[in-house]
Order: sequence, then structure tokens, then C-alpha cells
Amino acid sequence: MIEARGLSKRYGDKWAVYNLSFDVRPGAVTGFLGPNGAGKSTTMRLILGLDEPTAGTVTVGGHPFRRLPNAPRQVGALLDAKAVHGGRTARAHLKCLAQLSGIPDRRVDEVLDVVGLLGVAFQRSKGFSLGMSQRLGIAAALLGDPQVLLFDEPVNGLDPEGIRWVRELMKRLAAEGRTVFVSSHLMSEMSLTADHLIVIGRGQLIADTSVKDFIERSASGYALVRTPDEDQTATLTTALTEAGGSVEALPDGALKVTGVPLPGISDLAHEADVRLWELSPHSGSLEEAYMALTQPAVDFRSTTDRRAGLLQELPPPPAPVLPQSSEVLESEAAR
Ligand SMILES: Nc1ncnc2c1ncn2[C@@H]1O[C@H](COP(=O)(O)OP(=O)(O)OP(=O)(O)O)[C@@H](O)[C@H]1O
Repeated sequence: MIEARGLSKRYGDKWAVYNLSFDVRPGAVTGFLGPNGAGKSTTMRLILGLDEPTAGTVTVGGHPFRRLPNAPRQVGALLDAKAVHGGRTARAHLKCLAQLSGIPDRRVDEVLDVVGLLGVAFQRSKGFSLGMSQRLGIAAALLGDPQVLLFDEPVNGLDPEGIRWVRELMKRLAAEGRTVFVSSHLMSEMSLTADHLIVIGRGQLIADTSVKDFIERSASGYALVRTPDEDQTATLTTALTEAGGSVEALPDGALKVTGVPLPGISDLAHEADVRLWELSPHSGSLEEAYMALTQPAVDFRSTTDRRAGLLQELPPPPAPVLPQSSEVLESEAAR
């Protein structure tokens, strides 16, 4: 379990993360989403004790990371797949990490096997593709057989087979009761992998919810309706509009209908003597929900977006509550 409370980090005059409170629970894959620069990597670094919070706390298994007994066996992380000594072979790299953490050498071959790199174990990692480096980073995260795993963009650079492998690995790790916290920009992938989502924008919490609720709350579902000909489509459009529905004609002749439930559409068609060739429900996608919720918190926008200049800057966050003196003492003691 990871617990963040009022977690804040300021670099110069910029709050990279501000007043974040959330729990990442065991037994589930928790996706960590947010636009570029939202503060995901900063949050992960704070969890791993690689940076000190300006205010607030974050603990893993009840302890700040730096005071976690036997940390490498409790927490594994992939932050930057290319942050490897490229002159070493994959096996030597993992052996070195294992020795530093008191992990037996035999575990090195086990994790190389799990990530599919046994065949290149004696190759220097500087010749590795991004996908192979990702696999090596994942192997390093798994070395201590930890209960808590953090992955920052683990599918970056992987081919479709690799992406599917990471998805299944994450699900398996969570099914074993581990805490799995994973950031990604690939919404379609996250909708297949994650059970729960934590979404941030400009360093602040936007949503902490199940994937299902996130989509239901922010992406609207619709019905797709198709009739045999234009006349019947026009008749049905009138009937649906009179019943309070919204109807959009799609280029292929189908209708996208919101505001009338599926049985209601069927009844209206029957009453208007319209035959239906298609009546199908379509739920919103994670990408749609994500775009709707994070639009105001996007820092970097393409210049082809004509609305860009119209969007208001978010007001700067108010000054954070400073940590209690006991928290300051705790963080001093942890240094
Ligand atoms: N060491 C640092 N010094 C100064 N500013 C930093 C530092 N690390 C992060 N930042 C700033 O903090 C903000 C959050 O950055 P962070 O890398 O955590 O975002 P992110 O959500 O991981 O982004 P991305 O999706 O692009 O990787 C950014 O504005 C970034 O420029």
C-alpha cells in the first residue's frame, strides 16, 4: 500500500506536485495518468525517496521509503529504462544490483527468464533497443520479488507483443496481491490493464476512481442506429428529436443517438413503422473521458488547436500547508 497525504514538491517557483492525497492499494493495477508535465515522475520519485517533499508525506507499507526496512525487497521500480551502465552485460547489471541488495545470484537468471532476455544475457546493454531496455528495467524491478511495484511508462518503445506481455505481467503481479502503480500515456492500453485510476493535472489530483466509474462519469455513451433507407432515417430522426433525443447523422448514413434509451428507440421506430437494421449500444472510451477531464490542465498544446489562445491559465495554487514540526523532524531524520 502506498499512501500520499498532502504531498507537495516545489522546484524554484513552480509546484511540480501540489497537495496530492491518494492510496494505491494491493491486489489491483492502479494507472497513474496525466498530461505531459503533470507531475507523475515527480510523484514516483517522491514515493521512492529520490526527492524530498516540500510538504506532506508519502509512505510505502506505512514507512517513508528511506526508512523502509529492506527496501529493495519490498519495492521495485522502473523509472528510466535507459539509466543503465551500458558497458555491462544485462546479466552483470542485474548481478550488481542483486549484490547491492543482498539478493541471491540465482534470482538474476529467474528474472531474465521472466522478461525474455535470457538469450541476450551476455550482451552489453548499450546495444539494446528501447524495448529490450524496458524489459531489463522491468527485470531489475522484479529482482527483490517485491510487494510494491512502480512502473513509469513501462510500455514505451515496446512492440505489440511486448505491450501485451507487460499488460499480462502487471495483471499477474496484481492478482498475486501486489501493489502495482503504473503511469502511461496510452489510454487504450490503460483501459485494458488498470483496475483503478489516479489522474493528475498540473500537479493536482483530478480523479481517484475505478476505470469503469471514470468512463461512465466523463464519457457519454450513445446508440448507433441504422435503417434501410434515407426516408426511414428521416422519419426516425423526427420521432427521436420529438421525444427529446439528440441525433447526429454520420457520413455512412447511420445515426448517433443520445438521450433516448435503447428500448425507447426501438419502440419509437416500431410506432413510426421504421425498420431497424442496426441498434447497438456504444460506451464511451477511456481516452474520451480522459480528454474531457484533463483538457483544462494541459500545459502543452499543439499550435493547430485554434482554441489554445482562448483557454485561461489555471490560477496558481494557494500556498501549501507547511508540514507539522514533527513531520519536518521526521524528514530531517530520514536524510
Ligand atoms: N528536477 C527538476 N527541476 C525543476 N523542475 C522540475 C524537475 N523535475 C520536474 N520538474 C518540473 O515539474 C513538472 C512536473 O514534471 P514531471 O516530470 O513530474 O511530469 P510528468 O507528469 O512525469 O511528465 P511527462 O508525462 O512529460 O513525463 C514539470 O513542469 C517539470 O518541468
